[in-house]
Amino acid sequence: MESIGVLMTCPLHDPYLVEQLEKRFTLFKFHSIPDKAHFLNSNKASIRAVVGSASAGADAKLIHQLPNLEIVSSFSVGLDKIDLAKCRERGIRVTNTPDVLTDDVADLAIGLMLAVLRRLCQSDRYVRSGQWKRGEYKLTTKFTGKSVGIIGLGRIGLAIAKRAEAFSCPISYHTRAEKSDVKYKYYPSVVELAANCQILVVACALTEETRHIINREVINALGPKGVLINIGRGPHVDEPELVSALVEGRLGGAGLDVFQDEPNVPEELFGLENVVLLPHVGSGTMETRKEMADLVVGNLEAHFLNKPLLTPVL
Ligand SMILES: O=CC(=O)O
Repeated sequence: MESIGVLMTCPLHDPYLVEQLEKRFTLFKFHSIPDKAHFLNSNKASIRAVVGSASAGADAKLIHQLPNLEIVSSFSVGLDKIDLAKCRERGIRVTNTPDVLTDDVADLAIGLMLAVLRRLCQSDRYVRSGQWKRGEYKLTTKFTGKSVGIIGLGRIGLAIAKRAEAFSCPISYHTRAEKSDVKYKYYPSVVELAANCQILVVACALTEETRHIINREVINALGPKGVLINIGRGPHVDEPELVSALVEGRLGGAGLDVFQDEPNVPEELFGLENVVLLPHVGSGTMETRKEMADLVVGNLEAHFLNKPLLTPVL
C-alpha cells in the first residue's frame, strides 16, 4: 500500500495518527505545502485518499482537483467539512469516527455546565492570584436539578442526557422529529425548548438546517438566567448575537468548546466571568484520539484491501 498517496488536509497534531499513516502510505501534509496548486498538479494522480478532521476535510474544489480520489477518512465524527453530495456523485467512500468519542464529548458538556454554574475557572483564578487571602469567593449557582434542554438526541445528545439525569436534571429535547423510544419531553421548536429549560446544549450535526439554530430569538428565550453549552460546531450559533447577549446580560452564561472561526475567539468574551472558553477539545483525550486514529487507518486499510469499511458514512 506504500504507493497509495494519502492527502492529509488538516494540520493534525496527532503524532500517532501521522506515524500510522506514514507506515502504510505515501503521506502528503497539505497544510505544510506552500504552493498547493503546483503540488496538486504534480501529485493528483497518485492521491487516492484524503484524511481530514473537524477543521479541514474535502470540499467540492479539492474533490474536483483529485481525479483518482476513492475515499475520505475523517478524524472526526462531524462531517460538515466534507462535501457529501460531491462524494456521493463521484462514488467516493466516506468514513468518520463515531462512538469512540461519545463519552469524552458528553463528559466535557457536563464539565462545561459545572464550570459555568460553579464558576470553576474563575475561582481557580481567584486562588492563583492570591485573592482568597483577602476574602471568600462569592456564592455561585447550583447545577443539580437544573432543567437541561438538548438540541440533537443522537449518540452524544443521549450520552449527555444520561449523565445529566444522574444530577437529577429534568431533560427535554428538540430534534427534527419526535423520538418514540425516549421518555424525555419533546419540543418541536428550539425557541420553545429554550424557553422551558435552564441549560441549553447544542449536540446536533452541523447542516444547512442547523446553521445558526441558536439565534437572537432562541437566546432571548433562554434568558438572563439561562446557560448555553455548545459542544457541536461554532456555526450552530449566531456568534455576534451570542456575544452581545452575554455582554448585555440578556443571557446568563455560556460554555463553549467551538467557535465560528477557530482558533479566533471574539475578544469581548475574554473579560466575562460567566463564560468558559475551550479550544475545541471535546474528543481531546489520549485514549479517545488513539481509538479515532485507529479507525481512520482501519477504514483506509479496509478500503484498499477491498474489505467492508469499519464506520462507513457513504
Ligand atoms: O469536533 C470533533 C468531531 O467532529 O469529531
